[in-house]
Amino acid sequence: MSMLRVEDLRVYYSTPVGYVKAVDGVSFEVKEGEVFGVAGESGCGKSTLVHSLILRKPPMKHMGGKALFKGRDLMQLSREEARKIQYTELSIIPQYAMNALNPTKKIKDIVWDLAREHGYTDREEVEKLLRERLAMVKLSPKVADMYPVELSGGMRQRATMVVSTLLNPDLLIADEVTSALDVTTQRVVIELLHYFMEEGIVKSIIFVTHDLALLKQIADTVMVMYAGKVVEIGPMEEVINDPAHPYTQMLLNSLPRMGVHYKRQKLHGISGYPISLLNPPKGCRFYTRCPYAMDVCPEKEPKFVRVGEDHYAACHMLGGE
Ligand SMILES: Nc1ncnc2c1ncn2[C@@H]1O[C@H](COP(=O)(O)OP(=O)(O)OP(=O)(O)O)[C@@H](O)[C@H]1O
Repeated sequence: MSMLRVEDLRVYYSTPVGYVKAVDGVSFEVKEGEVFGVAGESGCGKSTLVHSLILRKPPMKHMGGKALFKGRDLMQLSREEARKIQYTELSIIPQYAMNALNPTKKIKDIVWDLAREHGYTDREEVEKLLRERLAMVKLSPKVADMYPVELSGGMRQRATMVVSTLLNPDLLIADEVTSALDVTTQRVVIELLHYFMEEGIVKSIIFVTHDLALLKQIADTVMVMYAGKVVEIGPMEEVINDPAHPYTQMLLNSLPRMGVHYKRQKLHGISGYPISLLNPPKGCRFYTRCPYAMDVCPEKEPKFVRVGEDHYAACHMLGGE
């Protein structure tokens, strides 16, 4: 069953020198029960994509396309409607989760404000739920009476995850939630997300990261973005084991592997820089860095080609019309 279907979504930033085309014709579907990974280098539009689903503020502008969430187009919701479904149906754990909580309020007051805004009237009941959830993420119930600044970074991260999921959102969006964390804390966060799914607290997760190795541990499906476009999408295992797009191949080759001596063997980064999203080329956006670029690449945008079951990539090398 479909949880979210995004169709040809375009989200730009309006700047004095023109539009930054951060999300430019993106389509995908997140199914109920899956962890959907969004990967790509910094600046490719991952955050813009997920934030545009709920928190559009100028200079971010919806320029076209739909985002059908449980049948409703998120792009057409009023501020009021969007606020209503946030936390109860769709929730975002922000990129800087450790600092996302209001520092002037106790955790239990943050949670009560949020619950009240969504129609809850019994404070006792909400605080009981908070204590249960704190226990789930291995935090003491005393945390409810503490201010965010009294918590360590890892604890604050977990508290933010509790707050974001307290009202059982169907779709949870985790935007680079692990990037500022050490490996051990990263594992805790991944385990917690799995746990939220298993317990039925959330039904689907969109997990955004630049770290493909980490994504492998959690995602069922992966969508790889480059310069505002999707270049490849498919089952996680298959994309990792048999990447079809040169960009995905290079991203994977740039990951350090266990047991390889990098003093002797060079780690292959991706040379060059992403193109400007103010004036992207009309053809493939990766052609300036692609080792296989052909004459057609700067001229014509590649279409998606099916390379496996539910696995698609957009590259002229793969044929297509
Ligand atoms: N407020 C803004 N005004 C203009 N351009 C912006 C704004 N915010 C982001 N951008 C641009 O939009 C593009 C996409 O940025 P976005 O943050 O979505 O990428 P990202 O893949 O999430 O990267 P990161 O992980 O570093 O946040 C980038 O070129 C960025 O410079």
